[in-house]
Amino acid sequence: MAAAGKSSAFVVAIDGPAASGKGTIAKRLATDQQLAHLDTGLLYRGVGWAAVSANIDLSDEQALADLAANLNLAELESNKQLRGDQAAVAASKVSVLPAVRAALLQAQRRFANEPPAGFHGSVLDGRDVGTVICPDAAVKLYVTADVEVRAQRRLNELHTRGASDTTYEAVLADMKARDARDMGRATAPLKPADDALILDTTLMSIEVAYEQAVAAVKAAKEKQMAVA
Ligand SMILES: Nc1ncnc2c1ncn2[C@@H]1O[C@H](COP(=O)(O)OP(=O)(O)O)[C@@H](O)[C@H]1O
Ligand SMILES: Nc1ccn([C@@H]2O[C@H](COP(=O)(O)OP(=O)(O)O)[C@@H](O)[C@H]2O)c(=O)n1
Repeated sequence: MAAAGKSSAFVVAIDGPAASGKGTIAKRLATDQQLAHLDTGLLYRGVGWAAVSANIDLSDEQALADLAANLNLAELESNKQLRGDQAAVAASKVSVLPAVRAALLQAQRRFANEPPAGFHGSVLDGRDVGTVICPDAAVKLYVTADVEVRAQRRLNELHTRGASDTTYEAVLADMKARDARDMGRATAPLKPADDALILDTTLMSIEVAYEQAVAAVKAAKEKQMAVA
């Protein structure tokens, strides 16, 4: 595997299972701390969705790696189809394949270590940011919550977005299957980095979770300034 490489950018890595709250925390940190944000899940959703659209078998590793290598990152944000559960399930299937992960690795690292002009650092959220993509990140958070609570959050989100044809039971089953695939795969499984701060949001409001994330960021910045 390619080396992570040192950089002077201030990197925040946020990992965790679906609907734990990692994206919400990442977006708010990006705005409040002037960090560039990358939702790494969107890359895997992009590959999964492109594969389903082109009728590519979700186990055809070479074809999927080619899709990943040629992904148009600029188009991902605006593609509403990627936010749905079909794209999430396809993403979790293609993300098991080592060649797909390898094809997306450098773009994520480059974004983290060389954030776009105007940003002094970056925040990335996903499944393997603190463990594989940015093992030297200044801050590592692992956001989690009980699967039943996460399924209800995702159902509410889907309803808000107008996808009313799904049920709590269906979302819960998909999420359990996705958790099992993400945690059980051989390459870059979902797990907390040894030095990650764990935020269990099962009974924690998003405000309290965010305050804890900000406190971790401030502590890391003070530590860096003390060393400099
Ligand atoms: N601590 C929390 N308490 C209640 N709802 C939350 C909490 N964190 C996130 N949510 C809600 O759950 C949904 C999923 O959150 P999101 O940040 O997108 O999760 P993830 O990025 O981990 O998939 C959103 O609608 C969000 O507002
Ligand atoms: N760094 C990442 C990010 C996502 N993924 C995969 O992509 C799927 C979708 O990720 P996501 O972050 O968009 O999903 P949610 O947490 O928003 O539901 C996950 O279930 C993982 O299988 C991954 O393997 N590695």
